[in-house]
Amino acid sequence: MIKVGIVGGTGYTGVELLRLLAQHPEAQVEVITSRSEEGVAVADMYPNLRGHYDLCFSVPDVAQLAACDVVFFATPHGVAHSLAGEILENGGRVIDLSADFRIRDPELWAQWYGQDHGAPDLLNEAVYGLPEVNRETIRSTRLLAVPGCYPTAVQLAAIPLLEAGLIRPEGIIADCKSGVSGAGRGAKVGSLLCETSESMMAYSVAGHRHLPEICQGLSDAAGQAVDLTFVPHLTPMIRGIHATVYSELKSQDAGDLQALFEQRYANEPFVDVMPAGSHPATRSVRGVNMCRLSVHRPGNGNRVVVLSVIDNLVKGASGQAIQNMNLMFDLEETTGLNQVGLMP
Ligand SMILES: NC(=O)C1=CN([C@@H]2O[C@H](COP(=O)(O)OP(=O)(O)OC[C@H]3O[C@@H](n4cnc5c(N)ncnc54)[C@H](OP(=O)(O)O)[C@@H]3O)[C@@H](O)[C@H]2O)C=CC1
Ligand SMILES: CC(=O)N[C@@H](CCC(=O)OP(=O)(O)O)C(=O)O
Repeated sequence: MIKVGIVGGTGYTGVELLRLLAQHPEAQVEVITSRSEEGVAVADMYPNLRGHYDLCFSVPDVAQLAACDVVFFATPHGVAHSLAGEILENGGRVIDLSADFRIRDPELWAQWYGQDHGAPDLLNEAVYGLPEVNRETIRSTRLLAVPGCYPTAVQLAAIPLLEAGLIRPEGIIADCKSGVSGAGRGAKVGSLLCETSESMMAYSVAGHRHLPEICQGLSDAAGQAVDLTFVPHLTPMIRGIHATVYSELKSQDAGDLQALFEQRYANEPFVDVMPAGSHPATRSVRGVNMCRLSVHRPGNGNRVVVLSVIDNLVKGASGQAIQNMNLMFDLEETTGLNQVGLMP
């Protein structure tokens, strides 16, 4: 059994880790932290976990965490910077759901996150955990950065086209919608029912912190700098990301894009390329570690439109984190992640 510690167990990604790990046959949660809920039983706070956990929240203690085989950080940015080093020094492995180790350039990170990078010396060994791109390096790392939710949906949509060199690297547009759980569990006026229901709004159009992360991944796939316009929207749903990614073909002679996507993801257990003409719905991925995609070539055929849906808390966070854990511990990649989506 893999002994698991979770820092930040009361947030939405933390409780999603608990839900998924409750049915993982090779992992056992030993430590779960919260500073504000110290001593409270996990199952009292989250009744969906009754009968699955006999654990209480405790304040983060490095010695306790370092005794685990792997520690997940489901915390705001900056927390893993301060604790990951000590856990690694004590022989543990770290899977960080925050953005602390996603961006390779510490100065770029500081520019977008408004604070100095707290652990630049660890960046060399951090691996970006998008298994569809980095599977082999993920297997051997001890410090894993789980991609962000928007970055997962957008990169999986655009990477096949960029790798094949079929689209222009400039002028790519990612028009994205997120459910409100993406904003976390902390109380904020903008997350209130009266603010979010029966309404939809764009935000951070001038620049969202996921922009440099997405550009880093897309530029790697293209082998050259990519220019992206990324516009996120808040939508009246709880879970889900819907990304519509527009790009321009270099030539009308682009071949069969449906076949390109099907071949690129043929061996990927968590990417489902839907039949030509499909429109994937966020509902179809609720609660599951899956990205559903469809590729379209509307109008005069110069433009490609890729639709991509994920559950922000699963393939966009905790499910992808467990997928990475499976790879890091030489388990079957799909272990504990075979849930079927909810309908309706
Ligand atoms: N929500 C989403 O859809 C996604 C979120 N993420 C990322 O995952 C991380 C967690 O997100 P989410 O679950 O939404 O966040 P929440 O705000 O819902 O939860 C944050 C958790 O971190 C703990 N925490 C806060 N500050 C500290 C600290 N200084 N030291 C230790 N623990 C702390 C909190 O507990 P306490 O204060 O009691 O200790 C709480 O359990 C974030 O970095 C987020 O960006 C990534 C992808 C998707
Ligand atoms: C709806 C909403 O507020 N979404 C968050 C993104 C989700 C998140 O927490 O970001 P990471 O994936 O980087 O961890 C935002 O726009 O900041």
